[in-house]
Amino acid sequence: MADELKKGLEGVLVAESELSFIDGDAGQLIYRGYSIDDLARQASYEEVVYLLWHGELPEEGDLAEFSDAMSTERALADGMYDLVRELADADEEPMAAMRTIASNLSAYDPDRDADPTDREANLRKGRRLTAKLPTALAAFSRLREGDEPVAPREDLSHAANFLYMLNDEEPDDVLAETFDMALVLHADHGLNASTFSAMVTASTLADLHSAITSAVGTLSGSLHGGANQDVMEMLKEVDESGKEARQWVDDALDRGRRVPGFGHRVYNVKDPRARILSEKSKALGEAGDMKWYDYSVGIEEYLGEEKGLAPNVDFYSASTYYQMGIPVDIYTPIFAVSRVGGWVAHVLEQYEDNRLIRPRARYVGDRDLDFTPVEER
Ligand SMILES: CC(=O)SCCNC(=O)CCNC(=O)[C@H](O)C(C)(C)COP(=O)(O)OP(=O)(O)OC[C@H]1O[C@@H](n2cnc3c(N)ncnc32)[C@H](O)[C@@H]1OP(=O)(O)O
Ligand SMILES: O=C([O-])CC(=O)C(=O)O
Repeated sequence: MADELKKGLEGVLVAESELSFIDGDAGQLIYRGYSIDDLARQASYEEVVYLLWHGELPEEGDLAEFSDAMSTERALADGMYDLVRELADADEEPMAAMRTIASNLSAYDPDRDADPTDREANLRKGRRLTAKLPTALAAFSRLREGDEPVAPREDLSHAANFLYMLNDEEPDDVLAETFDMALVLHADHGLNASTFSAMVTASTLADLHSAITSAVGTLSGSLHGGANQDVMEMLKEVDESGKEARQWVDDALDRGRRVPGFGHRVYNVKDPRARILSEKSKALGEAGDMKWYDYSVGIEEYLGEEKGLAPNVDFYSASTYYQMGIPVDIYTPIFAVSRVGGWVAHVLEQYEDNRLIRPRARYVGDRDLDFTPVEER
């Protein structure tokens, strides 16, 4: 048993967690006991972050206090703006910029010298990271386009303020609610790869900023959060090809392509988050142009019938964000802006019951080779 190899750690239990539960056969996701459907439709992102960090839904006063405390942390230090400007001038890839930003926020954090496992200090650090990452992302995105950053507003919700900082325009209710729902849907998801990397980092008793920086790097890959950008690029390819979506995806599979936004390590059916996001994508299409939703449905139907593959969260977030006018290459950074809430919650759990995470590999290399000095090789 001890020598059984589980490539990709599939199905391996490595921790106990009270944060999120996924039933991959039923297509069910819950955060701390509450179904994702209820949370997505009725709770704000701030409420969900409170739930994840504190273990229960906030009462009205608690929520107001928590939201206020987070909104007062939105502004960035001048040094952070300089860094963001430098990254934009260097045309840094957005997720690489996010990784650098997450790391650098530590330099300005008043709790940076606290014991790494100090829960109260970590809640404050987590609040600052969650509040400031959207500000930095919006500034980065604008600076790349030659526009100046827009200062955060404390009177707007987390979701509405991000769209305001991105576009220099207050979003309407539909946009703000859609974005808030997307943030709720992306906030946590068990021991996904980026969360696990945050836990591995925390398990060495490295600090929260190190754990979050690891997580951002891990989220960026195309098998994980990076897939949402790939989905939109695929939908644009479909559009430009002039082919039916079904035909396009059939040809792509023939060429050996993996279809971004499909398949999942845990779900054997449609991801419940994709179900909710597809409704949003459709509603935005009905108010504008249905083609992005229609291409998506065509691909979903084809892959379901021919390959038994179902969409994951990244599939319908792409057409939703596109129809909201969000630049395609910040879709994955937006995932990080939401998931930071979940990463912080898992790191807090890890510190509370820590043991160094250190699996092992089966050695399949050579043994007992004779060493030859370099000049004789
Ligand atoms: C937020 C998130 O991270 S959600 C996931 C986002 N990532 C993506 O959407 C990228 C596309 N999807 C994938 O690459 C995979 O489904 C993953 C990485 C998500 C899951 O990977 P795993 O659990 O390791 O499954 P694995 O890669 O072994 O795939 C199992 C089988 O399904 C096939 N398959 C899985 N996903 C896809 C896909 N998107 N397109 C085509 N075939 C696929 C594989 O080719 C494989 O078939 P085989 O056994 O005949 O070789
Ligand atoms: O759980 C996973 O492996 C990937 C995922 O859907 C997420 O992180 O939201």
